[in-house]
Amino acid sequence: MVTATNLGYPYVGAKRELKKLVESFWSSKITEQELRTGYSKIQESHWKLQQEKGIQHIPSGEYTLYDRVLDTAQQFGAIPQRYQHIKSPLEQFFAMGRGLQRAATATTEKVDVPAMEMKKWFDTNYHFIVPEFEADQKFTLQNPRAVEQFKAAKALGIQTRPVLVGPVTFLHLGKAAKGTEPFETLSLLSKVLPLYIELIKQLEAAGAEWVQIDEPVLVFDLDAKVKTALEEAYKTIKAQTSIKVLVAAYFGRVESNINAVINHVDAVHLDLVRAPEELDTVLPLLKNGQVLSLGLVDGRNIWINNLSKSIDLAEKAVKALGQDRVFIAPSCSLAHSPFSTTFEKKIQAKNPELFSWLSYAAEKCSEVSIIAKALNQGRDSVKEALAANAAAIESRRTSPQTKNPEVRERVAKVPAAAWKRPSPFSVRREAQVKKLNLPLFPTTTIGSFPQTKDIRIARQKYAKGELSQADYDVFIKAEMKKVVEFQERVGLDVLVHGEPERNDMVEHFGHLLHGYDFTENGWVVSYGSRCVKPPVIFGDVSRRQPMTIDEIVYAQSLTKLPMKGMLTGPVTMMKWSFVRDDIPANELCAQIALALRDEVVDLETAGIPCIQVDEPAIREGLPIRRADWDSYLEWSVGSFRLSTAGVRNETQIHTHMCYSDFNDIFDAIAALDADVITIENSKSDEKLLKIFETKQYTNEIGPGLYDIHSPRVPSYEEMKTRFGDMLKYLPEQLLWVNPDCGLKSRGWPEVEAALVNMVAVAKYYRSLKATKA
Ligand code: MET
Ligand SMILES: [Zn+2]
Repeated sequence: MVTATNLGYPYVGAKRELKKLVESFWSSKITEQELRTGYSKIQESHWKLQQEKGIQHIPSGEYTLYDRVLDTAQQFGAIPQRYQHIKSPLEQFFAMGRGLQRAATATTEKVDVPAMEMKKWFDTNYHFIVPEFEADQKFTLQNPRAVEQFKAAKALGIQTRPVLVGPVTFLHLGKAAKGTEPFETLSLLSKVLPLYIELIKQLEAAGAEWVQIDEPVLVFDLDAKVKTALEEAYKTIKAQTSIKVLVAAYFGRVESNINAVINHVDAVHLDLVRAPEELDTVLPLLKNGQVLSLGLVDGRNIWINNLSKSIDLAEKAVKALGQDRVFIAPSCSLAHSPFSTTFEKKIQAKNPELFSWLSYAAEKCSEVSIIAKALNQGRDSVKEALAANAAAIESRRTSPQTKNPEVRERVAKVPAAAWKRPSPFSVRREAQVKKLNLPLFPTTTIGSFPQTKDIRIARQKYAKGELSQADYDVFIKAEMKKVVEFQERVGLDVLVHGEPERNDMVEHFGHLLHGYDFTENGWVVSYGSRCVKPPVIFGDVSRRQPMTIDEIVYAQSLTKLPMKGMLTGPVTMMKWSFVRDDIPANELCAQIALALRDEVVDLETAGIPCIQVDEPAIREGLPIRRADWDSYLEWSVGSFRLSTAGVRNETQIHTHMCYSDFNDIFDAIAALDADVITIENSKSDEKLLKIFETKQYTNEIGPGLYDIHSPRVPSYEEMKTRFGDMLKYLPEQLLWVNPDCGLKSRGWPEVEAALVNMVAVAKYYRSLKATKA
């Protein structure tokens, strides 16, 4: 029998129940016991749901109250020293995840610890907590979640497949404890393995037949050390346990990494959505009853599966291995997709066609079981489901909603010259200097100003229809006026309108473009209890109408100083959305770029001298495998240029990125050919500036002078020193003075204090030059 399996479920719940539960606990509205009961209920209902959907291997143990890598660290006793004094395990767990500040009480001491570091989980938008290890780390096994959750499910009569974060992924993603010398974390493998084995034995004793061990590191470019570690880990587990081990790779290609584990496990899971070609390469490697788990249903997206195609692919596996040696599965854990389309009533009513193309986690489980059933009992046994699926696939393929012939033609016929500004930077610079007449070390901000409660309330009222368009416009204008006056008072040189009309830099533009829609409950976890609801790009993208002209022109009318138009770049518009998978990414990106290009040109025509196109997501979009970088960078950088190259020499194009480690993509960033780039720098001067010792950046640049992510006001002296450092690395004519990101999450008093100091720093350095001259 072909088995219908799942690798993980969206633990946060259909309507973010777990988030609400956890946050109620944080704010002391419920007790730890209530939290645990609520959590169990959520798991229970999700297990039952998967059972109803026909999943035979239901995962357990992958649920978490904050992050499952953090769970893994805590259960193995990898607790950094600074948290060890917190006695309650749950309090300690949350303290590591999100920090803890608590005054002393009669019975407890004062606690003030920051959170551990967070990093992106492979190429998803999820952030995990980076484990910390000491070189002489001692591991202990404490209340393993997998055993607890397996038993809980069993008590309900549900046989689950426990899931563990694999030992090599766990160690490889970790780092040396804060304040200790870096060391090879994989060297701890022999210490942690015995505890993995103990844990697996506990699972065996509890009645588990299979264990799923997630080793997504298998899709990285791995050096020999890591491969050896993988080999050692799975050899040892095989030798010392009798449970059946499924090792799961996902998010990309395993390539030759598979050789490290293939001989030591009972089953491997492959991501055949990302790497369908690997079915052919891995099939011949399997022997002695080994099982192949086929990741056929995309766990990273929201689109229906092409069932007949998947069945074709699975048939190939069944032919080679026989039914008993094939599992059907989503490509990765479904924790990265939203819960169920049942809760998308609005789209269902408004756009039933689009609704018929959507598939969230619950529906993906059904897709998995339909595929399995088709293989076990023949396609006829699922005739109706297949017919409905084929109809939906066909409607998606042919729907006028997804295709705009004009857009297609325009993308196909972009003239070569449109990908590049007409003149080189040196020529443009001369024209811009003349036009803008800026002082040395010009000051500016990244775009947004504090999004106060008033602004949020007004926007909500407007969205609900409680505030008329006219009243809302008046409100937004007043906000812009406040921001412009403020900037003039503080003495900034290039002003912004403050973005009061934008709730989110991607969603705002999504509403103004064709091809986008918005869900009610398409939530996915970003980190901890924080969830995001990405817009959906389902069709060809084009502008509905000019998107920002009214606001920016109004803001410019209030001042003689140059106003900076503010747009979100094509790559970021894609990366922070659920993206259609029926046309290539580069084509979609070019569509968005062309829509933005029209806006950029309209801003110029309307007299706006500077235009910023933000691309904070270019770096996070980098493919996992280095071999794929070049082609990605080519089209992403190309799209940025396409969006900005339609303007005259004297129009100054800015871009902004919120990270400082751009060393490995320095050339691509230079190739954006923005006239000015503002970039995060505040957390690590060294890291960013060092590169300028060896590489030359020829355009203008504003490394963030202070960190906006904290309410702390940077002093004049501190920024003066920092700017002095920048001057050592970068030519003075190219340097700008600015914060490191938008100010929307800050309060007005701290923004004012910080910017006053920042402007004073710019003035101080200008005065030095004046004296010299
Ligand atoms: C995440 S980057 C943010 C850029 C945007 N212009 C802002 O200031 O908010
Ligand atoms: Zn930023």
